[in-house]
Amino acid sequence: MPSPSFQVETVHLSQFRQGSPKERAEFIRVLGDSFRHTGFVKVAGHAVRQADVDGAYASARAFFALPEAVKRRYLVPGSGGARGFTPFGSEHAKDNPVGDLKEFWHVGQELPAGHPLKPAYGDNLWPEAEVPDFKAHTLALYRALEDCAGTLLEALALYLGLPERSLADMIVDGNSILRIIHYPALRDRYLEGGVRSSAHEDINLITLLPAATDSGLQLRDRSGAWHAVDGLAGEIVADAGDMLSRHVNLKIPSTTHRVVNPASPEAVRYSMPFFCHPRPEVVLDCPEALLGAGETRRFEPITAHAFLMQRLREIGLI
Ligand SMILES: O=C(O)CCC(=O)C(=O)O
Ligand SMILES: [Fe+2]
Repeated sequence: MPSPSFQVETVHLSQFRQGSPKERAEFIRVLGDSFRHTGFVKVAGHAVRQADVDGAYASARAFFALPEAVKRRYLVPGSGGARGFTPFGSEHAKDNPVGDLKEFWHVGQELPAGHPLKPAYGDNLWPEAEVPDFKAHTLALYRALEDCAGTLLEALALYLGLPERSLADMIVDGNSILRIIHYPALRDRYLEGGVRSSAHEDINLITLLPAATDSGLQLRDRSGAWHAVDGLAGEIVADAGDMLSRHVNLKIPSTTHRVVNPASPEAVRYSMPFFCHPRPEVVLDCPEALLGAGETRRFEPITAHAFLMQRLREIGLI
């Protein structure tokens, strides 16, 4: 039975940015409680422009419609798919040997020449010849989602009683990834036993999902029941990942979620999760101020980079 209190709340980000002190406090409370109880929250009233979301979806449609051989020109073997194209069926969840029924493209942090982290991140790839506006559209969305994530992390830090910028500062110039996913029609491409996105937890701090082009996203509550979580058009669904959960000593869960296969073999789906990562050297270690009386840390400190490598091996990307 689903637990009756299991409710992914919707918050209006403008209340945090421009609201009265009372509205701001209410925003922080509703956002924090929703994250704490469900690992998810829905965000309306944000500054991510629909034109940027639509532009990125248009570029995604154009790119994934290209012949497989052309798409594979943007595959970087041995790179863990950190940039560019990852073919259908490559990624699998930790506990599922069958690849997910999806192909995707990763846009990474785009830093100016000479930035000390540029060599570590490597360069983005762009399908300039085939989809000329792919770069402009996806980078605009990347920046807007990164900004939104910073604000959500400010509110979350305040909810937890931490300094306002303590979580948001971790992601400045962070190793964040915009993943542009195409789930083809099952009629066209299918792997026996495969699902669009098998049950998993996200690795990163938080994930922001502009509304997908179709339903299918579900999250699992503590009793094991699955709930559909579809943001309305224009809303962003946000969820907490393992890095955040670990950093806050499990005070916020990294909730298991999946994307189920559609009833219709014709249905195509696109989605664009933004995986918000710290800079590689940032240490995930529960702040003293978060530990209650007698509470001990459940995890050893680990850098964001070491944690990411450990998890990428588990899901078959490196
Ligand atoms: O496609 C979606 O809606 C979610 C995908 C997802 O959970 C992921 O890529 O981590
Ligand atoms: Fe996910």
